Amino acid sequence: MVHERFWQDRWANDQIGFHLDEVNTYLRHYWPALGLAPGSRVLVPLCGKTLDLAWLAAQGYRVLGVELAEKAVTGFFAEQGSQPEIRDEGALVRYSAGGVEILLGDFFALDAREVAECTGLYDRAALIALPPEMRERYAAHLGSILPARCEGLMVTLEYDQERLDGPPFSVPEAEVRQRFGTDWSVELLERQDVLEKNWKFASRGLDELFEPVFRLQRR
Ligand SMILES: C[S@@+](CC[C@H](N)C(=O)[O-])C[C@H]1O[C@@H](n2cnc3c(N)ncnc32)[C@H](O)[C@@H]1O
Repeated sequence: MVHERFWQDRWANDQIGFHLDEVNTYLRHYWPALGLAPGSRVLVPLCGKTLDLAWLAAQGYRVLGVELAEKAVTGFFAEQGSQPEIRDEGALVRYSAGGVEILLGDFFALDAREVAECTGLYDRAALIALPPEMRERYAAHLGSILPARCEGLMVTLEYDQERLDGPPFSVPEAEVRQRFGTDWSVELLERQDVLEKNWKFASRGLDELFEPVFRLQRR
């Protein structure tokens, strides 16, 4: 599968410019206002080895990441200095340690039973990692598996797609609203131009690079 090969190669070759060496600023800033009780389960689709998983666990949440690259999953636990318990569950392999579970495998293999207790959702650079036809599947899949009382944050990017290919793909606010607006109420929390902090994008001729942050609440 071309998509999977692409991401496996990115990880194999350490082309992981999306990975941050610190916890996401928007997560720290906006998550507490969601009012999700500690102990709630939080789904983090396409999680990579983000430190955000560890931050959420440190706030008392039960974190469920999904990621298809084994190197990302083993890398996360190694960097946390923890030894995960590993359980092969068929389509997905469960790694767990210290309040974080990561399911190794395809996000689209995740079923409603697995996320029945997830009342939190955190998507940073997951939707924008996918080409348009997969974004449609992604939104539909989230809508079909997550329970009614779920809410969370989504961090995307918006730039002139004519001047640069993805991933990360540009996903305009209108597309977020169109794809998620039926199942979720969508509130734009902020939309900063972050071009100056992203020299890779600046060096490719973009004039602006917006990073919108949305609050999503299941209807
Ligand atoms: C742009 S990265 C973002 C990672 C993470 N959210 C972060 O903020 O660092 C996208 C990640 O999604 C993973 N991925 C792509 N397609 C996937 C799929 N269908 N199922 C699970 N993981 C996937 C890739 O391997 C990659 O680690």
